[in-house]
Amino acid sequence: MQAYLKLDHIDKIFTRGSATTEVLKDINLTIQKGEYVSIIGHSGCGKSTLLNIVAGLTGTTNGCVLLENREVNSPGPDRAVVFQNHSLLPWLTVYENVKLGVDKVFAKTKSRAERDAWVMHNLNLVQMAHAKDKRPSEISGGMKQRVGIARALAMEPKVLLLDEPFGALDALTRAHLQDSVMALHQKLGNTILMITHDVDEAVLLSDRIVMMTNGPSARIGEVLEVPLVRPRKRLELANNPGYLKCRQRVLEFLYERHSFVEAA
Ligand SMILES: Nc1ncnc2c1ncn2[C@@H]1O[C@H](COP(=O)(O)OP(=O)(O)OP(=O)(O)O)[C@@H](O)[C@H]1O
Repeated sequence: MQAYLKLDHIDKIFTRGSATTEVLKDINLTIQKGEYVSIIGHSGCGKSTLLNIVAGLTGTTNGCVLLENREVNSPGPDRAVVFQNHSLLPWLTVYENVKLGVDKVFAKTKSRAERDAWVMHNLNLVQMAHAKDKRPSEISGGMKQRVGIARALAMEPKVLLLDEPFGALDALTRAHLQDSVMALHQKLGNTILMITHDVDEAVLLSDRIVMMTNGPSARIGEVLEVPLVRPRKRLELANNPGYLKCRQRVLEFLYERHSFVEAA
């Protein structure tokens, strides 16, 4: 498989004083350009730590992340992150929040008019152009996530990193936004690495699902291919045998082979 993004023998140990915790152990994963890969695992197994390592926000203890064969170990616009709770600046408008990133990345390569058009293009992609002059406090949670996605897409990242992007939303908004992200992936062909707790979300959106064992020293336990044709329609998939088989496989992994035991 051609490696676009490669996680190469990654270990992560956190140290506080004399206490050490090995969170991740020998994580190896190769992601192709345009692939949608989800990481699923029980709470605390190290999913966010892994995403933060890819984002360059956390260092590895051993191993490295390679993007197009180049090691990346600090944050960069080639890996844009969308977090569970939007991270929009409250004093800026929707337009200005997206513009901030665009100005940073394209200051030298796009004119002011081109940057303006690019901001609006990305707000249009997520159906938020109508709210361009609103501030984050004036729009709903789902709308904030849309703006966060527009801001990330506008930086034209090589990889889009989604850390439970729908986790804080109600079920209906969540479904709408999942459909939007699927449509954007279909249209733009982004390479996406997403963390989720939600089995249905993982199966609906992903080309592959990476299942992590419980921590400490979490590893990749299994990687499941999701061979469902795109575009995918949630209602049609509800009774699709292929969909149900993938769902069952992930549930078995999480609840039989690696069931979660809450620490006392
Ligand atoms: N900066 C840190 N220092 C020490 N330990 C940390 C640090 N960050 C995370 N951890 C520990 O690493 C482990 C994995 O945390 P992480 O947030 O990556 O898990 P997760 O799978 O994303 O959890 P959740 O699904 O609940 O968000 C936890 O035990 C956590 O306490």
